[in-house]
Amino acid sequence: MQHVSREARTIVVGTRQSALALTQTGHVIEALRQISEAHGFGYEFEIRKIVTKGDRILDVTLSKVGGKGLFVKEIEQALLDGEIDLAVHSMKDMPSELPEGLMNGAVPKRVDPRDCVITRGGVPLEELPTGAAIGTSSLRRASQLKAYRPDFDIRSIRGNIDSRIRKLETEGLDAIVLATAGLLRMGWEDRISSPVDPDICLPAVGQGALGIECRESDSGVRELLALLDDADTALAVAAERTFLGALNGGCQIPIGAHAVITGRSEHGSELTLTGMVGSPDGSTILKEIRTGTDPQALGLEVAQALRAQGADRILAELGS
Ligand SMILES: NCc1[nH]cc(CCC(=O)O)c1CC(=O)O
Repeated sequence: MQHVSREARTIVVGTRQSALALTQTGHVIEALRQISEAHGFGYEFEIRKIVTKGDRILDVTLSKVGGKGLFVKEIEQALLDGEIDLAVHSMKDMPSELPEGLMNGAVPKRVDPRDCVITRGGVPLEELPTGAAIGTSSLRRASQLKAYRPDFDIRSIRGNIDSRIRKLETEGLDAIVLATAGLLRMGWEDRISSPVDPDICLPAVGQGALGIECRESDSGVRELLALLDDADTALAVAAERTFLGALNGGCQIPIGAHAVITGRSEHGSELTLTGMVGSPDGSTILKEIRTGTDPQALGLEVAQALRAQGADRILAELGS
């Protein structure tokens, strides 16, 4: 163990005030506290809650208010202004381009990236009755679930995880679909009826991963964050995010991607990336799978392959 004396300082951690954001920020601070102690950084941590536009507009489907960056803009401004020193984001809510002067300082190890269903009475997805009402506000989930079961009646629901779970009862739904990761982090995994196979519903880019944003100029925080970075997750997420960026995708289009490490060689880790673009009604689902060692090249290659298959038409129809 290496003990280096550093300037003791209190690191201010910005977070949204949703239960999920507070919980995952708490987990990250706990991990950073341990690293700080083990390496003799002598850092203290303090939480600052920030209300974002996405938190204020809860009654409109996100895709209609221009979802991109809706949950991060105010937080990034606070970072740039020096009001906070780092911010924990769900990777899938992070825009693919960060503002000048900010960077992603760490990508901690990813948890389960899959979607899951919570069904009334716990029935498995494949046993849901004809015409079952499924709650989700994600175009990606809606598109893929319609492709899987055209009879499903997709209903838009929004809100925090707990309010979406309540809507299963209060809005008479048969099932809701949400990210396994959110439930895991809240300690609510016992509510999950079953995971949804990525072959049925490819997850969102970055789902299950966190990103920790900091100032490029803050070497102290960067040094600390580097010790929390998980190289495999960072590679996978880089491939998925390059793919998303190459298709100009926000959450206004049904788009999904998932990368996994499928091998190791002297050239580094080998990644396999699956990318998907669908029409909102699920009548078209385009998918491509490629393997490679360079995450950026791989992301671009899968995006290119999807364009060649006709993804451009879907994107153009959706005005992206
Ligand atoms: N869309 C909102 C959102 N952003 C991050 C998560 C939690 C999962 C994660 O960190 O990937 C969720 C909830 C959900 O999609 O059900």
